Amino acid sequence: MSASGREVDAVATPKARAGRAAALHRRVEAVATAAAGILDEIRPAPADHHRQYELAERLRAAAEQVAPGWAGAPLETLTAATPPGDGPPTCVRVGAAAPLDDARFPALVPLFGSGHLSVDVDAADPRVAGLLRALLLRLFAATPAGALLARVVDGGPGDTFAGFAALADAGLLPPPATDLAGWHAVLAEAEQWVAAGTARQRGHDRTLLLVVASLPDGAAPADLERLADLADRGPRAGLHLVVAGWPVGGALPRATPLAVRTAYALVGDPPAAGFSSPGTESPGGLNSPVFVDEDPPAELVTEVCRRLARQIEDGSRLALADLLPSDGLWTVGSVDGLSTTVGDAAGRPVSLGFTELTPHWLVSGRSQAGRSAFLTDALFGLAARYGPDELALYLTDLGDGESFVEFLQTERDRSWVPQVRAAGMAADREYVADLFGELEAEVRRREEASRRAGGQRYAELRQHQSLPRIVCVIDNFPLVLRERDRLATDLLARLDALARAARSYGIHLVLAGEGDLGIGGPRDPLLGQFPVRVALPGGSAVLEPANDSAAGLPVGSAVVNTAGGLGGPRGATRGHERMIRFPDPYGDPQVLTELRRRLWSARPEGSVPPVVFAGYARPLLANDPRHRAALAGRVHAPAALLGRAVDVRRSTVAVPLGPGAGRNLAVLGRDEEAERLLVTAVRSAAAAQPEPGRFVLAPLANGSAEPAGVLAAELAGRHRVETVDAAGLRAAIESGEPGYLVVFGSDVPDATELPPELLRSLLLEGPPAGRHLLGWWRTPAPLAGLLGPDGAVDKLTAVAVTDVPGGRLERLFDRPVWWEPRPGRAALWDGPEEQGTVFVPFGTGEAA
Ligand SMILES: Nc1ncnc2c1ncn2[C@@H]1O[C@H](COP(=O)(O)OP(=O)(O)OP(=O)(O)O)[C@@H](O)[C@H]1O
Repeated sequence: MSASGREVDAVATPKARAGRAAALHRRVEAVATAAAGILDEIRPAPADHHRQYELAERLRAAAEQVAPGWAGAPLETLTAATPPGDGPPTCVRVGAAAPLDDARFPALVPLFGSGHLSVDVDAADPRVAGLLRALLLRLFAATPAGALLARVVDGGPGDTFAGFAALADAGLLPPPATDLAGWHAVLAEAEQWVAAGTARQRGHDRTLLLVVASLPDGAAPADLERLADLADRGPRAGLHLVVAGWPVGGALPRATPLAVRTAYALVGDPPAAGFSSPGTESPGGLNSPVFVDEDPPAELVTEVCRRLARQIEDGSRLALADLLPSDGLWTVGSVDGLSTTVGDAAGRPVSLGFTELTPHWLVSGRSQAGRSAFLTDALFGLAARYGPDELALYLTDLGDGESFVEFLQTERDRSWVPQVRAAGMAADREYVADLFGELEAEVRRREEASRRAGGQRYAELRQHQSLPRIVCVIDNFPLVLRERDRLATDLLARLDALARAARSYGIHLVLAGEGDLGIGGPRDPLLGQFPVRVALPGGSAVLEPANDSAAGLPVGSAVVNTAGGLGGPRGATRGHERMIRFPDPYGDPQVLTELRRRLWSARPEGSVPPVVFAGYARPLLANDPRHRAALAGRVHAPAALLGRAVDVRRSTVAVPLGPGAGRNLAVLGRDEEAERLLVTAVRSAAAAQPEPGRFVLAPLANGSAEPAGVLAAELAGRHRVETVDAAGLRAAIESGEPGYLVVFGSDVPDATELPPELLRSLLLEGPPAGRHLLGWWRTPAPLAGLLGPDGAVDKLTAVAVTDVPGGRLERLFDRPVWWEPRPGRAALWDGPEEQGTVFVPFGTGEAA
């Protein structure tokens, strides 16, 4: 059977259990009748031993039928792996009846569904203590986890059932009542149980077992009357008693009495049917000494209890559905804030949200601590409550790999969560910079709207404008600050300003990652902008140093603190802090898929899918919207397309090749990427050229003849293409004829023989006359020499750089330049702006 199948079994549905209870009743009656019939045959004791053996054998076989496994098998044959039955056992074994020394059969007493057991000696007698432990073990082990609850009264030392401690955590067997107050509490609880009526009336079908190992000092006769009354009314309501030390005032109603003698015990008549046949004059009871079960092995008790506790825990594991609203999708407004259930604390749902007072969250946990799980729960909770008019989501993760895929379109499933505007996976820091730019712009728009409306606050603005709250999640945020360089410093300063300004305009940030997320020491005012802290396992660093409430958390739990991580007295109830459990949303992928589809189906008309940036992927020229438009003849301004920016909108990075001065492209880099960039630039410029044009290809660098040849063949269908050497290039430049001059290796010795003035004037004056230079340089010096020391680069050409670091570009640009080369990325400087645009160059490949 599958693991999940077992779980279902362990915590069965109420209907299934009710069915079992009915079956239990029927079986009890049948068993009592059958047992009475068989026992009739051994009373009076037949003289002949042979018949005794035969009867013992028949009784053994009958016992196997009515009390199989845990209910009736000898303890030494049972292991922790012995499976439970399908409900509380109707009969349970108390020991072995031995009419002859070597003719034995299990001594069973009826219990669940019919009656109780009373023992005349209490658990101070070690044999009784052992018997009670054996009984409790059998009953719990025989019953599916959760279907049996027990309460224990142990007025002696109170440790009779110490070995069953694991059941306490699972809520199946609380610590014993050892004094008068505890005893009265147990009586009251049992009375309540009975008062609530039958299982059906109670709305659940669990069975309560009350075990009295010994009465506490001071137990009054009135208490015993209450117990007798419970015994009388209990079975109908699913309450059963095992009472040791019940000699008092006659029989316990509906109980099978067990009398302990020196060497053995005697089992009296069960309540519904006696062992003796009607009309006989026997003293009643089982006419055979019974050797009561001995103490079960401690390890067996521990293992069984742990198994039950585990099953209870599994059975009570939360599911994503528990966090979702029960009254349908998108029923609440976000004017005053956002709120969702993020988990449960002691069985109660815990909400967390975003308001002006609790605007931003920090979520910390070590790797594999369930950070994505927690965020996924919270985001789906929000997306189920607030529609796209109320909530917009930006999801970013700087860590490697795919993230947030549950929210996004995939190749197989084109649905998406309609609140998600954009997602960045394996995102670069530049993506975060651009994201901040988008949010800053939105804050400015909202500030402006507020000003225009006479200083209205966000909630007032919402009365006449659609201004959804925005939640922006950045996972693995510490990677933004890993290098403490200019970009990091800049981003941190912008974060500070953004966090302050955004809170009043319904824009909220969730920063997640490991450790303290790197955003400052305890007294850093920036931290004050993040009053909500969620500490997952290993995430204590987002709490105050003295707050150790997240120490030792297991996966699937978190400390949620809304007071900036502030602790409080140990053990005290902290209103601002809760320890929660949250579900594993990946536990049932089907549920996520269905939820996404439901949200997607409810999307407003005209919704567009989120814009997704995946840092590990290569965009393709053939898929680029601008290139496609050019191929379709819808673009009439030629431009060289290089790739897609590392930004939220996935802008196409293009160098316009119009008639303005300096509309040329210099690609700089030693790697193949640089050469490919030149080829892509030419290919896309050719596609955007409305009329047939002239392309002069000069493959001067070693190895460039081949890519130039491929390019020439490709362009030849539509354009005039010439492939030339250095002399041919010079001639082409001097001819003054319009067209694109494409130079592979503009810094090879051949090319450097070209007079610099010739190239310079081409760069400067060519574009207005329809002549553009698209060249590839491998080192910066020759290019810097050509462009001159006076910072004129902006007037002469756009520059795309691959593997040359910023430090080596200063001479070229005549100003400090920040660029850290990395695989699969390039940067473009086009115009006087200091910062280049980081982009992912187009890859080579087929269109999707
Ligand atoms: N509530 C939960 N109960 C049990 N298991 C969980 C729970 N939440 C997550 N898990 C499991 O823990 C593992 C880690 O979860 P998750 O991917 O969310 O961690 P993470 O912290 O985001 O990891 P990383 O950032 O290192 O990728 C997964 O296998 C997930 O199924």
